[in-house]
Amino acid sequence: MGASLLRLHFHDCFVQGCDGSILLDDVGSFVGEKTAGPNKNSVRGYDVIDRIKQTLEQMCPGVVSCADIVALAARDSTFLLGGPTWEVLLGRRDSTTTSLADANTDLPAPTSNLDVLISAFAKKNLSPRDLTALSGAHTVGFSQCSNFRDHIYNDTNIDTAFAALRKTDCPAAAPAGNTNLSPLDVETQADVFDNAYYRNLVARRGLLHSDQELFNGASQDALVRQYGNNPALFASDFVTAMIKMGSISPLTGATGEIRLNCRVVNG
Ligand code: HEM
Ligand SMILES: [Ca+2]
Ligand SMILES: [Ca+2]
Repeated sequence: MGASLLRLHFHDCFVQGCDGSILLDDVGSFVGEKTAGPNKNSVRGYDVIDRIKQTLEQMCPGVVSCADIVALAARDSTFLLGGPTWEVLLGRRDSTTTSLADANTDLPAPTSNLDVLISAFAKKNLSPRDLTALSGAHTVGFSQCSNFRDHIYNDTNIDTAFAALRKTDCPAAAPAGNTNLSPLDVETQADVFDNAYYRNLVARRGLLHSDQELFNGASQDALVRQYGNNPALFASDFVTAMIKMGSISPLTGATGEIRLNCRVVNG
């Protein structure tokens, strides 16, 4: 669940900023972001956020936004999985709107090439270095076969033994095995937050096409090697980038609201 909560913060911040927009349910004519391609049948953890919110509303009603809860849960998840910690800037307020269209355009696809990834992050004022550091989040969690099938069957920039291993859980012909899960980090599995992700990339054992794009004979290769060799450098750049990502377009002052229920705007 820690991995899922970390991802939830990313998918919130890249759509309208870190404003809890991803948490809003589709109700009547209200359309949320949960059915967007990158979110549907993939993002989870909404129930965990609900439970944190319920406890907070009992202890301190109307004060802590859903967007801040997601930011704190991402930080605490990273730490509990063995990663670094940091001080989370607080005071984000919650949106009263969502954008399904932005969720479909602004969240990068696993089929993206490096130039597409760099521009998707640049659109959020995040640098190529931030992209490479934040992608280290793929040291934890899983991916469904449908998101990496093309990479293991059709790409050439992949270790053949690794491709063969992943093919055992991800049959060539869709839709067979589409929802089968494999760990994003083959070296240290799914529940240890470390820098093994980058050594995997150097060994051409990135699970997603987009992962391997960071080590593909281009601009990020040297940084990937450095992060793989220097866990302290990765930890410090990851923290810097998470704070930057967590600061995308916050609603402050009189904008937005403090939602009472993270799934619906206040009545
Ligand atoms: C660089 C562009 C990125 C792409 C293309 C991408 C794509 C993906 C995909 C396709 C999955 C698997 C989803 C599934 O199969 O259901 C995934 C999982 C994950 N992503 Fe990313 N991601 C990116 C960046 C990030 C960033 C910046 C973070 C956080 C800082 C992040 C955190 C995670 C985590 C933790 C998981 C595992 C989730 C779980 O096990 O529930 N990703 N990502
Ligand atoms: Ca958002
Ligand atoms: Ca790991």
